[in-house]
Amino acid sequence: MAEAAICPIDAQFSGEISTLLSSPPLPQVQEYFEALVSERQCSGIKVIPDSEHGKGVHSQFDFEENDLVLKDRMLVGAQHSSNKIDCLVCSFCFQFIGSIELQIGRKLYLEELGVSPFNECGPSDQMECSSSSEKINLSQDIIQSLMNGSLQLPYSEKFRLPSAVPCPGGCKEAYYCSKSCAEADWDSFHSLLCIGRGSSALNTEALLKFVKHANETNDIFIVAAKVISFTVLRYRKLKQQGKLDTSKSSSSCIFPLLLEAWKPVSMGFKKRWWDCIALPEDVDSCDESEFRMQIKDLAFESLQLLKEAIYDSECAPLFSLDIYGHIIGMFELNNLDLVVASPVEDYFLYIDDLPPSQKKEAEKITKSFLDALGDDYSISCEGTAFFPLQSCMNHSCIPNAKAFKREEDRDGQAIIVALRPILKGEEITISYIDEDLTYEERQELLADYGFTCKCPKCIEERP
Ligand SMILES: C[S@@+](CC[C@H](N)C(=O)[O-])C[C@H]1O[C@@H](n2cnc3c(N)ncnc32)[C@H](O)[C@@H]1O
Repeated sequence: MAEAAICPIDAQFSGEISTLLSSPPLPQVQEYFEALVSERQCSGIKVIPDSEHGKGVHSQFDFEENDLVLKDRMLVGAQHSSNKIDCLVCSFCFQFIGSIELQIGRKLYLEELGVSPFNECGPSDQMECSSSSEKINLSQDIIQSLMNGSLQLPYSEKFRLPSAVPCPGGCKEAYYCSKSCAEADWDSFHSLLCIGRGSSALNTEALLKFVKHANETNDIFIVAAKVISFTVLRYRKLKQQGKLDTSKSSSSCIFPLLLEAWKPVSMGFKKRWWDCIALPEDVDSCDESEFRMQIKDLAFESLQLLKEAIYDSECAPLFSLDIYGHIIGMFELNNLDLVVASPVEDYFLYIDDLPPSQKKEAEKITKSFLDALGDDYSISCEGTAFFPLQSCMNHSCIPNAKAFKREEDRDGQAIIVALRPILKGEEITISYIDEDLTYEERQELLADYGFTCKCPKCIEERP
């Protein structure tokens, strides 16, 4: 436990770290969110700072019930490691890729191999995975023919998916729906976190150790690493564009550039992870401080592995425990899930809805696959993401909006719809918790977010 107390970067760069963690000036916040709202083309909302709840989202015109209030692109996100066995999605926009056959074949193949999340296979290296398998239901040949495209399932052409584009760095871990997503991910995050030949990481062996540690402990570290990679890469781009003031000494001209690169992350509400993480039910309150120290040690352990893999001395403050803890805390407090529904579920529902004679014919082929998949046939893509606009929404136990994916929302964007008519100027709120719980249960859950709810429902139900 003594380890976490000693993080030399925290001591050496304490001034820079506190600047990075302080709230950006109000005009900068306003300018940033105005630009974001215009980029997202969601002119119906405005982010307004208020003294009571910090920032909040307010309506700019009247919304009807079920109206789309906001469609928000993530700043950074990742699929859960354990979910990677179930679905193959674009590593940048998170839509499903390949084909219905590949999605089904890959899942059955990996399940049969008993592959753990720490040892995944993409579409093209499946043949190279050593097979120790015992068959469960279907023969290897049938599963292989699904994956290599020689077996086409009936009606699957109605559910076409984009072909899987491999990572340009050659890692066989990340796949994309298009060349443009591959390039965008490479430029924004992946070039520094890729374990392939083209990686610009310092040490890909260390990177593998970092990922293994995250998979075995908490995959929130992977999203935190993406935030750091995003900032380092932005810093390098700004430097390349010549935005360095060469008339100043090197450290004083580097830091403003790092601050600029960090700007999108600086806008997120955050606290240190070990201070804001909810106490698990099986931890006694008298052991709370011990638990929080263990969480801090775990973050420290992960950070050391990441540092070995991608450290950049010009961005040193980013590799402090304080910054790492705040980045993870940002995900903890914003609680923003990444969910994309599976087209495999749609496919089997389509087969089930066919007229009886066509259904009988199709099921001669599809039934064995559905049986082999079992209850897991409809697993969605799931992960964690930070959505900059959605994360400005405050909570209410009687919210006027909610996060809701519609039929057409098949990628990693966040969708907020109105639950009832919202008048121009009203604050738009969502519920962070199950609002049907009792007053006491709600307050207990909201305490993890660091506030006591004073919405009209809580005021009315307060004992
Ligand atoms: C996801 S952020 C919401 C945006 C935040 N207000 C900001 O300034 O960025 C969650 C945090 O906002 C504050 N918050 C949200 N809803 C609140 C409410 N109903 N009452 C008081 N504080 C609230 C809490 O500090 C909470 O941890």
